[in-house]
Amino acid sequence: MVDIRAVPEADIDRALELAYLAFHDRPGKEARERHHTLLTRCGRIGAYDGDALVGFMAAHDFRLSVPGADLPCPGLTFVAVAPTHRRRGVLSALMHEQLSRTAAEGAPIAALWASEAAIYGRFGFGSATHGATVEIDSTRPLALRVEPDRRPLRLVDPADAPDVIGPYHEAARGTRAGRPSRSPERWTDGWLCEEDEEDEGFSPPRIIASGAPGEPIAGYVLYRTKPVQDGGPLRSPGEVRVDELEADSPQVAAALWSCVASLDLTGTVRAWGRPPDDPLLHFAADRDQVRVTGLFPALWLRLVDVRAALTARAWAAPVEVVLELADVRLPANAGRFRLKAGPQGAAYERSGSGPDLTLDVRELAAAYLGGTRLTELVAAGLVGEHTPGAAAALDAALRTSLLPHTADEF
Ligand SMILES: CC(=O)SCCNC(=O)CCNC(=O)[C@H](O)C(C)(C)COP(=O)(O)OP(=O)(O)OC[C@H]1O[C@@H](n2cnc3c(N)ncnc32)[C@H](O)[C@@H]1OP(=O)(O)O
Repeated sequence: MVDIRAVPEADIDRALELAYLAFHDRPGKEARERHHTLLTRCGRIGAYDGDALVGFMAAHDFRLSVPGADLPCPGLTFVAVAPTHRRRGVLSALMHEQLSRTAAEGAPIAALWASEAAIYGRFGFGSATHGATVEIDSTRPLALRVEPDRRPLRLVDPADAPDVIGPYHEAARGTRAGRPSRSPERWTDGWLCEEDEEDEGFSPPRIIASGAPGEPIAGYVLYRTKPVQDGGPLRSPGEVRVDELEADSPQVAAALWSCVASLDLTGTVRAWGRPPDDPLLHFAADRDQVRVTGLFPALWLRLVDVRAALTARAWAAPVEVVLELADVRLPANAGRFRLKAGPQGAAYERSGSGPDLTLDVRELAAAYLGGTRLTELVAAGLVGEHTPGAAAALDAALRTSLLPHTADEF
C-alpha cells in the first residue's frame, strides 16, 4: 500500500529523478536547476512506498481564462510513477488526492497537458483546446490577401520582454479562453530561456514587436531559429520556429508573419501551436505555401465543481436544459441538473425533470470553453440527446467568437 502525502522541499530532487526516469529524460545541470526552482513554487504530492518516492504530481498555481472570466485553476504537471509501481493505481490515488485538494481550495477547474491522450479522460478531463501545426514555405515571399501594417518593427531584448510583451500577453489572454496566466518566472525560465529545452540546436529566443519605441506595441512574434544544415547535397534551409504570435489586427499579424518568413538564410517557418482558427489561414493567399500539417489535443480540462464553473462563465445565448451528468470520481457533480443560462448569467440546480442530454463530465469539460461542439459528441455517440435540438441549443450558448487556444505547454 502506498501512502499519498505532500512532498517536502527536501524531496524535490528525488521527485525530479523519478520524473526523469519516467520520461526517459536526462536534462543538463541548468535545466535541472530550473526544474528544481519550478517545483519549489508548485503544489506537490507524492506516493511513498515506505521511504521510497514511487509516484509524483505537481500543480502550478495558475488562473485560466474562460469565456468572460478568469478562474483559479491548478495546472497539473510532472506526473510520474516508478516503472516498478505502474498500473497499480498510483496515478489514480494521486489524482484523487489532487482533485480533493482542488475542490477544498475552491478552484472550480483544473487543467493539464497530457503525455498520452488515452490517460486522463477516465479522471474526467476533456480535451478542451486544440493546437494546429502550421508550416510556411518561405523560400518565396509570403503571399497575402491583406496589406501588412506599416508601423515600424523593433527587436525586443529578451531581458526586457516580460515588461514589454508581458502586459500585452496578459491582455490578449482575455480574448481567447483556455490561456493560463504566465508568471514572470514562466517567462524567464520557459518562453525566454536562453537554451531551448526540447532542441538545443535552436537559437536563443528572438522577439520582434510592432510599434516604434515609446509607443504601445500592437503585437509581437517570439521565435527561435536553426541555421542551414550543411550536409553537401543534403543541405537543408534554415528554419524559423514561431513559438508565439499575437497581434491587434490581421494587418499587424500579416506584418509579423511576413517578417519571419523573409528572414535571410531560412526557408521554412514552423509554428507548432497555432489556434485552429488562426487568421493567417484565411489571409494567406496561397494555401499550398501555408499549410496545416497537424492538429493535436492541447489543454485537457477538468470541471471540479461543475456548478461553480458553469455559473462563472459568460453565455452567448439563452438556453434551458436538464443535464443528466455522470462523474464517478467526484460524485457531488453527478445527477440531474437544470441549467438555465444566458447573457444575464446562469443558474444550475438539481432537478427532478427528465433529462434533455445525458453525458459524462469529461464531455462537458471538452465543451466548456466553446472549443468542442456537443452536437458532434452526440453524433459520435458520446452524448445522449433525448430532446431534439438540445445539444445545438447548448452549443449556441457555449459558443465563443474565437476558438479557445493555448500554446502554454506545462
Ligand atoms: C500532466 C502530465 O504530467 S502528463 C505525464 C504523464 N506521465 C508520463 O507519461 C510518464 C510515464 N508514465 C507514468 O509515469 C505512468 O505510467 C502514468 C503516470 C502515465 C500512469 O501511472 P499508473 O500509476 O500506472 O496509473 P494507474 O495504475 O493509476 O492507472 C489508472 C488507469 O489508467 C490507465 N492508464 C495508465 N496509464 C495509461 C496510459 N499511458 N495509456 C492508457 N491507459 C493508461 C490504467 O490502465 C488504469 O486503467 P483502469 O482504471 O481501467 O484499470
